[in-house]
Amino acid sequence: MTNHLLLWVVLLAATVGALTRKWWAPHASRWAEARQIPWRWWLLEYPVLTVRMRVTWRQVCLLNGLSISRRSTARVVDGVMVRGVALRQSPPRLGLPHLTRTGVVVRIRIHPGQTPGPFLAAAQALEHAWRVHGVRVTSPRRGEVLITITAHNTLDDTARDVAAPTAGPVLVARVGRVDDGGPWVLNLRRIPHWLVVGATQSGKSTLLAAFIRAIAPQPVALVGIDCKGGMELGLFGRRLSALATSRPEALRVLTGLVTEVQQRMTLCWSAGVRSIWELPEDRRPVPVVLIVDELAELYLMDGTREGRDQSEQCSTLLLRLAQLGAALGVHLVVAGQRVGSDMGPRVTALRAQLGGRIVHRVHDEASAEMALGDLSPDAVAVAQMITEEEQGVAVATIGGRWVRARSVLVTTEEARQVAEEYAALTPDLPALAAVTFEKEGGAA
Ligand SMILES: Nc1ncnc2c1ncn2[C@@H]1O[C@H](COP(=O)(O)OP(=O)(O)OP(=O)(O)O)[C@@H](O)[C@H]1O
Repeated sequence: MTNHLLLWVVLLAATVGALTRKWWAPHASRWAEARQIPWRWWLLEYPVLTVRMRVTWRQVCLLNGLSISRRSTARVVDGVMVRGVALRQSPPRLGLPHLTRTGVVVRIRIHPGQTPGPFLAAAQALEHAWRVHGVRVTSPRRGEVLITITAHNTLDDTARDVAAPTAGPVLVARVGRVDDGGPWVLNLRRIPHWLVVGATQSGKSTLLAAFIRAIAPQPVALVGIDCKGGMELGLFGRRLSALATSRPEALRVLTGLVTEVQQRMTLCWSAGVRSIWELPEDRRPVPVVLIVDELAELYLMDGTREGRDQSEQCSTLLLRLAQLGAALGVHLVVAGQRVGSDMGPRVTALRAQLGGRIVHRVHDEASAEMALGDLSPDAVAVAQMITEEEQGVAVATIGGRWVRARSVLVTTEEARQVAEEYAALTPDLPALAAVTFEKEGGAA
């Protein structure tokens, strides 16, 4: 009898559990995340911040034009419409701040007629009023503004993220950490091509190294173009299927890759599919990632006719790869100090094809505007605030929003180790057979 009762209780509990799973699953994951929150933060700093937010909210809204008057502020005086400032203004309702590992997230329901624009502009005022490291304003849902607060600078040290790379999902690479403490992941399956911009010594090559380090254990062909003599990508020589260290070599690599793309197109066409990912695994060609360190070297005009021809050919081939490559498993990660129309023909067309954007410290607004202006205009100002001390820190676009992130610092020794350890995984690309001799040199 007791056994039967026990069985019924267990069955009832399992049924109730299954039926209410939709309710408890998000809470469970929130609690799992909450366990990683340092006690000092949730016990001492969070309550203080919450009170400070409540106390200052009305005034911050008033000073930054975030409050509205519920009654009309226009009057007709002697037949003339006069508009004034209402004494009584109400700020939008501040939601309950939710704890995260590095700060809080708070939702705000904006008044009818308001847009997220003024909230974006007020981000810096909020940082000062609440005495926090960073405030990020986004609007994931209509009628709502989400304020993500980072209490302290979490990007001052990413060295402890240097764990041994593991073979995760293909074309998904963890390159560092974002400012809410989570991993910074470049997903080339979702965004096939990436543009990395930054002034000299801002951390572009380090980011490329972090990317290669993360993707090296995966079944992927890596091809490098490093016209600065192969100083950066040469360290990974043995893991690269080809490495071009000058513009004539780059031209051959690009021509080879376009041939590869054409062969893949024929393969897909004959199999009746639209992308290599629809092919059966045993017939699917290996994905290729072309990494270009310093785009400007490809476009450099040296005044000679030959130089101009090479530059034009490089730009045409790169653009072709960007246009056709995504479905055919050929991806681009292109780094440069700036990417503007003044560099040469088809540069802006290439930029439009590179959907993923990463901007390190830049010297001028124009450079940030070129890389982020068309996708995330509000991130342009944030990119310009990156200081010289913050090497490796960047603003990156991720899934329609932007984040501040920092790449893992990969040392020269580590780069060599990675190349050595995963050299056996380097696939041979027949279309690039003629340019593989450089990789021997790079590895030496
Ligand atoms: N994530 C990082 N964390 C700490 N330091 C970094 C990071 N990234 C880069 N640095 C430092 O910045 C220096 C310059 O980085 P890097 O060579 O990547 O810059 P770059 O933008 O490629 O410069 P250039 O255009 O002149 O080649 C590195 O030597 C390193 O000391």
